[in-house]
Amino acid sequence: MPFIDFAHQTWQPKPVLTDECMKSIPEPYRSWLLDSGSLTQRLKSMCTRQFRVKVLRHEWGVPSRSELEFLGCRHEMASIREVLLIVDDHPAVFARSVLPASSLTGENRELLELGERPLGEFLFNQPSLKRGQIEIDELPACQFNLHLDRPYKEESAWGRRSQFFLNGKAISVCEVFLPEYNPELM
Ligand SMILES: C=C(O[C@@H]1C=C(C(=O)O)C=C[C@H]1O)C(=O)O
Repeated sequence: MPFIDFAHQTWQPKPVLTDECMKSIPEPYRSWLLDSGSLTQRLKSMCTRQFRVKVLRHEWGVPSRSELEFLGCRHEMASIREVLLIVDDHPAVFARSVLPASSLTGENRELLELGERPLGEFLFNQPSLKRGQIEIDELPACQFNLHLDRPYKEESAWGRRSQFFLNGKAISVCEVFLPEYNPELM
């Protein structure tokens, strides 16, 4: 069972990344999923025409139990943001970010006003930003079909879930590379 099953909101914690786990991730995804920098910046560097964020939803909701555990939060509401990162008209990444209410204080409240501005452009300009735990897994790509023009069938997608700490407050960012987009071949 992958750690991400958006259709059923069942998220399974993954073991801490071991060398063996990392070796099992196929290239080119390994290099991208283990990159500690901004995914937005790296995707933009691959663009020949346009990079854009398609916001699918950004609203208050109840995170899954696994998300709350990953964030070290008790039961609380969060601002949940789901987007597609579109590279030269290709949906490249599905991302789901969970911003717990208790983390949205002070300057962090700017996260509520992102609109189509990439989350990474805000995060990686914050001096206080720290990365925490990361989980990586392979999961069925078909669970993203409702957001896409072309349906995936049996294809799998590689994704990661990252903890970020902004002014000491935790948020989680889950990013899944959609099989249609191979960052090294586009
Ligand atoms: C965290 C980053 O922000 C990216 C942009 C996102 C958004 O706009 O919602 C979500 C996940 C990321 O792929 C990043 O660029 O590394």
